[in-house]
Amino acid sequence: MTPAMTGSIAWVLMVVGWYAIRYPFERRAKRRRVERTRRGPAETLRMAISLTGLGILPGIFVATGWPDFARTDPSWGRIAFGVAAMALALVLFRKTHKALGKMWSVSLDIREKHELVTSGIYKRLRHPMYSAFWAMALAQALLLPNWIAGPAGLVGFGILFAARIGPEERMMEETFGEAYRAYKARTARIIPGLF
Ligand SMILES: C[S@@+](CC[C@H](N)C(=O)[O-])C[C@H]1O[C@@H](n2cnc3c(N)ncnc32)[C@H](O)[C@@H]1O
Repeated sequence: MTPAMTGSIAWVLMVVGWYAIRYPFERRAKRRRVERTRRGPAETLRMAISLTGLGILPGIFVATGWPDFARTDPSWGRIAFGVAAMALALVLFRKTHKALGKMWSVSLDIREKHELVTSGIYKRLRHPMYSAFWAMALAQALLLPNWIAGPAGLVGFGILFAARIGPEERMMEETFGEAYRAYKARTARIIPGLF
């Protein structure tokens, strides 16, 4: 098997793993009433852009080979780094879902009896699920042998991240007040001690 083929297969496994982790939380979340939300046209657009970069474009490439002119020939070393980033992404993704539990939401919602989670993976980082998405987007860039479909995840998720983090933190501050401000002061966003 070539590195290019291995990379594409690993990407498919990453998407399957990602959905398997998320599915039970998605089902459970439907049963809890949303009390406050920041959903709207801007959030829908952000999510569509991210889905295009992380799912639609790479999915089309893996299924059809398009865009053919942008194909690359990755080394085994690059694929190995991609698999390491993929493993990190899935471990982080699982930990964040477990920690958020009933408070999980795909978008910006405050559910009934919503509590602020500040322990476990949320102790030093306030957006560890977004750290997982960055690792996933990096894995995609390394694994997919295509210079459009590969980096599309970094661009798509980067746009969602940059545009969502402000509204999300404002929503959390409006809901949890001083407790969130204190939490924000002692945590980093996505990389412990750095950013
Ligand atoms: C897609 S999740 C992303 C969570 C977080 N930004 C992260 O990267 O880990 C968004 C939802 O998580 C909830 N949320 C975010 N941080 C939280 C926290 N520390 N405690 C409880 N709920 C949180 C918000 O209500 C929001 O609807």
